[in-house]
Amino acid sequence: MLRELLVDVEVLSTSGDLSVEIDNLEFDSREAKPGTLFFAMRGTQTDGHRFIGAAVGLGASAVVCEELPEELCGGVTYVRVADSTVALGRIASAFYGHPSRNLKLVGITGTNGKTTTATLLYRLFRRLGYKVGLISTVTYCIDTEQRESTHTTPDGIRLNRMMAEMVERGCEYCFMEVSSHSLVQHRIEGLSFVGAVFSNITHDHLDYHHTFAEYIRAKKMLFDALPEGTFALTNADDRNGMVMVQNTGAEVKTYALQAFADFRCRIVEMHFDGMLLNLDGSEVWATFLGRFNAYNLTAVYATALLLGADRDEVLRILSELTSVSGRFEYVRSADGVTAIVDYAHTPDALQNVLRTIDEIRREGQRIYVVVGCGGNRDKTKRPEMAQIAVANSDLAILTSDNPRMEDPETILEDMKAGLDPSASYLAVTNRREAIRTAVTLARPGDIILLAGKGHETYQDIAGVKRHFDDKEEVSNLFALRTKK
Ligand SMILES: CC(=O)N[C@H]1[C@@H](OP(=O)(O)OP(=O)(O)OC[C@H]2O[C@@H](n3ccc(=O)[nH]c3=O)[C@H](O)[C@@H]2O)O[C@H](CO)[C@@H](O)[C@@H]1O[C@H](C)C(=O)N[C@@H](C)C(=O)N[C@H](CCC(=O)O)C(=O)O
Ligand SMILES: Nc1ncnc2c1ncn2[C@@H]1O[C@H](COP(=O)(O)OP(=O)(O)OP(=O)(O)O)[C@@H](O)[C@H]1O
Ligand SMILES: N[C@H](CCC[C@H](N)C(=O)O)C(=O)O
Ligand SMILES: [Mg+2]
Repeated sequence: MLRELLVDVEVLSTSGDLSVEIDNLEFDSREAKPGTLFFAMRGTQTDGHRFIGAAVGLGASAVVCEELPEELCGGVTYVRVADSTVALGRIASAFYGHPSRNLKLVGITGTNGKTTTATLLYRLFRRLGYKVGLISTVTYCIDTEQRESTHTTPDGIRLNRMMAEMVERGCEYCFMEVSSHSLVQHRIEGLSFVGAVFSNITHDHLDYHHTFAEYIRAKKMLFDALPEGTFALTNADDRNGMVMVQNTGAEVKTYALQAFADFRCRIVEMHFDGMLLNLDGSEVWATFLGRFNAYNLTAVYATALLLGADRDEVLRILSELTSVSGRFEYVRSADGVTAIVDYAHTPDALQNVLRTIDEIRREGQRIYVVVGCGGNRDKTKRPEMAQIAVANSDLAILTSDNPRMEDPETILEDMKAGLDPSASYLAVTNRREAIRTAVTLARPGDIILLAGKGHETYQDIAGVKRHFDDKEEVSNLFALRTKK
């Protein structure tokens, strides 16, 4: 009954029968039907309040809104609230029986490293013998069942629905990425976390958040909302690591490679096939590469210990974990060219990955990088990423990522604006051709970084998503290479 769903919601006014039965929640009017509670949400493209009539027309039984429509429809219940997005999170949580309270839910936020950290935690806890849920950019997992991921952090209705399924299937833990968009849009409102993790914050999404200060404020919302009895694990080496946790009610814990911290890591050695880490005095071989992955692994280790896992077991399993889809994944040609497929789509990530490749390459091995920038996303990343690509490789091939609704040539022009007139690089708009160019130029021993699309299996051009997979593209070209 609607009244029971409103217990945690600040209701400003109501009209109609609050004892109406609700068996479906929707924020898209097109999905409404009898028994639906429709949420009118103010979005970035339009205002859901314009579609209240449409939802009611399709039979919606009740409406949550910030402003009542001029004409109320008899037989429909209207609930006015200050913020529909906040109400949605709380109502969805109540509708699905507060599933997050029955899970040990950990949120992971930061510009880079969320998917890697969340996925490794999911795998680690499964190896420790638990049933686990995962909500990530790459996939959603309800124990072993995988669902297609559409958002890094989906809306409150789907989040609670999936968490209810996790509880039903006996999951004890859930690790989820918390994007800055989801924080501002209150997608995680009403969820109960046992802890949260901060990876780092660097340049991204300024199209949406406008300023870096606003972007920091968005990420910080996750920690501000944590109550006493939970943990807030932060990266003490990040310039904003302590800012994140300065107003939290949670117990603050830190991890670092440089600063003094509760959980400490040092890279002892790094090779092409892995690195030797020292985690709080214990040496652990990891199959991952790069300083950035040492941070991710330390965050995983620290989170596991904060959740009460056995340290020896955690260290043993850490050494057996392997790379996450599209994150520093290797493809090798029979004649000795290495391609690395990586999701680096921010300046910081690209810089880190190229530096790591530079550290592990042997003399004479050349680095080619194929990189583009997404359309309808932060434009200010473009010149920075082109500059980093050119400065840290032997040859940068600038290309398209997901142009979405933008002209690919305009995106390329924005990238080139970051380059010195004397810079040498290639620009090949078609990504398939760009990859082909790199593979044609590479000699045995050389390394090709395919950056930006990682696990993605599509390319979005003019709003149409066509199958495209960097790993598949390069594997096919490598196969032809060996036939020559
Ligand atoms: C910019 C953004 O974040 N948009 C999200 C937002 O939609 P919106 O605000 O644009 O919605 P809108 O189109 O203005 O519509 C407003 C309301 O009217 C409703 N409507 C609209 C039309 C109609 O006929 N009837 C109707 O009821 C809509 O359902 C909506 O409730 O709310 C929707 C529901 O939750 C999201 O699906 C949508 O994500 C879009 C697709 C998206 O691309 N989001 C990306 C940027 C995103 O969220 N990314 C982050 C990760 C970023 C990272 O890498 O860190 C993520 O968490 O995935
Ligand atoms: N801790 C880290 N610090 C900096 N860069 C990282 C870190 N971890 C991963 N990266 C780089 O960022 C890319 C994306 O990593 P990952 O998918 O784990 O991040 P994410 O935060 O989930 O990104 P998104 O916001 O797009 O979901 C990787 O492919 C790698 O290049
Ligand atoms: N979640 C990120 C992914 C970017 C990946 C890159 N391939 C692109 O399309 O820009 C975003 O939506 O900004
Ligand atoms: Mg992610």
